[in-house]
Amino acid sequence: MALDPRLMPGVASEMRLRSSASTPSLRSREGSVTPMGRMDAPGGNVRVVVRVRGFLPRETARGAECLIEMNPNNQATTLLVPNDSDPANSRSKTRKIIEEKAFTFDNSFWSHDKKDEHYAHQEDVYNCLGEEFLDHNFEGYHTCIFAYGQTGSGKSYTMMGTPDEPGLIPRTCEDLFQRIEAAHNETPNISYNVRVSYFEVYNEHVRDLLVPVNPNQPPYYLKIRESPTEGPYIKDLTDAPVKNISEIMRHMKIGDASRTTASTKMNDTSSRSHSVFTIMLKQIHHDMDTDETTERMARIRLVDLAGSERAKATEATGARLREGSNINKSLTTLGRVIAALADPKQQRPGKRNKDVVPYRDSILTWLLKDSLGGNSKTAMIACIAPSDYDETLSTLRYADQAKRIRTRAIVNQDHVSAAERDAQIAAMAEEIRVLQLSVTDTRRREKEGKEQEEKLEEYQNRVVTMQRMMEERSMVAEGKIRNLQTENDALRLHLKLALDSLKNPIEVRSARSSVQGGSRNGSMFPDAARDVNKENQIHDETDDLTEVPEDEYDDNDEGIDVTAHEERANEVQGFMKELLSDLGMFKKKIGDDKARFMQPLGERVN
Ligand SMILES: Nc1ncnc2c1ncn2[C@@H]1O[C@H](COP(=O)(O)OP(=O)(O)OP(=O)(O)O)[C@@H](O)[C@H]1O
Repeated sequence: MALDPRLMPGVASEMRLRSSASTPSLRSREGSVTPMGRMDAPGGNVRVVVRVRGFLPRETARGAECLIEMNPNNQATTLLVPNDSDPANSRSKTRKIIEEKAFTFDNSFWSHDKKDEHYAHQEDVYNCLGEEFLDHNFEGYHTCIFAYGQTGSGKSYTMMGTPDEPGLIPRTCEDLFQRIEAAHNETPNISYNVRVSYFEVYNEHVRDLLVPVNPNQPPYYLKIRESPTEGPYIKDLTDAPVKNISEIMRHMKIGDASRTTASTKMNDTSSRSHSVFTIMLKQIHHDMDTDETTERMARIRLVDLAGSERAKATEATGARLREGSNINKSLTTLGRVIAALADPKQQRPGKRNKDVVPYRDSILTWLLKDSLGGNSKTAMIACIAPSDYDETLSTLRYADQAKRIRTRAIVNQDHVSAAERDAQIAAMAEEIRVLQLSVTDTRRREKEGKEQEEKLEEYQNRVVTMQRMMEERSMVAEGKIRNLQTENDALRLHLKLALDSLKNPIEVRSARSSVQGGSRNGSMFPDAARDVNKENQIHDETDDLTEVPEDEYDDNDEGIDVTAHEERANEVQGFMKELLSDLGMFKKKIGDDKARFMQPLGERVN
């Protein structure tokens, strides 16, 4: 069956070729592409075009002059030296050398003066660039078109445009579905699958523009992941299937309305973020004669970068200033990536030091890695304002450098025979079965896990209660121990005193002998005898341990009855020994209790 060469060119001739792509993915990848894919797709340079816009009312008001000249024959763009009258260019006057600069690009779009016969309308830009890139997509190439330039230079106008003057994005969508519809009539054995996503990078965060914003909730940012085969990608980004032009336009409008914009001095509706609109086009051709399937996959990336800006010119403060600084930071990284990729050393085959390209230094360059230096046909639209020497020179230099970047675009295509397809389907079915089993298993374990969790919680609560009880009990026990120790100390002291008094008894003399032997201590010390009596009296009253019976005193004895006292002392000592041994046992018991109460809770529970 004949195919429209614009739709799947080369399909018929490539039918005999086989892909080395591994199952289950049907897509060709770097290193596993068909030989024809390589032959069809030699590396190409980044296509660079420049577009100058007309004067804005504020520029007309200040009497700005146009500093741009474009030659429609050789596509040269010249930046002229400004005159002294325009205050916007006063800064450039401080430069040492200010001179005319000429650059040549793939296209120079003159959109400055509508009356000019060479004026480039939105349609012209699309016809010259967008249409050709869409051709590449149908051939199976990934493409990327990004608009770069200072704030207010016409990037959003070029990419999105206005309802009356639609830009590259709506025109690409429209053309895509027109071609698909035409193909349906011409070649019904090709089916098309189109999906769309739209995100913005704002302040180094990724936001899904196809998810409606809830004003009562903080913005939801997405995470970036990297797959070994697909490179960096955004996790959970909406990837909406679209069937016709109205569906894709609806998504485009929803996303566009969600973009972060603000009014600045340089632009009433300035994009404060980098936006990336992506269309994934999949073409599946099935040959009824050979029972072979050919799949082509193309990614169409359309990027509207936020504009570079000078804080002084925009007079931004607060949040605007922070946005501006983040915008400039990521654009500076983009500049460094472009510079690294444009470096001739980078192009050398077999170059080992590939990671010198600082893709990872900003979210934007990280996500556009493949488009900037990998598997993609890429174009840069450098948008310039007509009367800003410094900013325009910077943009043109950026663009000039980008011209030297070579990408390695390949046709993303796979051929699958009936047998291979059956094998792939069987492999996928098996994979799904294994996945289902694992999901069921995970669910079961999750359920069990929940029950276990509840049990554990209950156990933990019980442990805490037990712990508290133990602590209370050990506090009580400590109090008891302290009391017993005090009692013990008192008893020891008492015992010591008692033993001392037994071992060193106080001499007691009878009144009689005192009087008879008055010469010894009596008459000369009449108070002493009185004191001794008094002391004896106290002994009688207070200390029965030292009590000495009256009959133990001998009339003839001048001192105490030592034998009786010794017996008595031995008796008391025996009693005290018993008491001490009891106390020892008691102390040991308390010690054991204390050790038990003070033991760590875990040991006690186990
Ligand atoms: N080629 C053009 N023809 C007519 N008007 C244009 C053209 N280019 C830009 N404009 C107008 O200039 C103004 C600024 O353009 P635009 O918003 O596209 O700038 P920008 O580069 O996207 O700015 P920012 O980076 O701040 O978002 C808009 O009012 C837009 O309509």
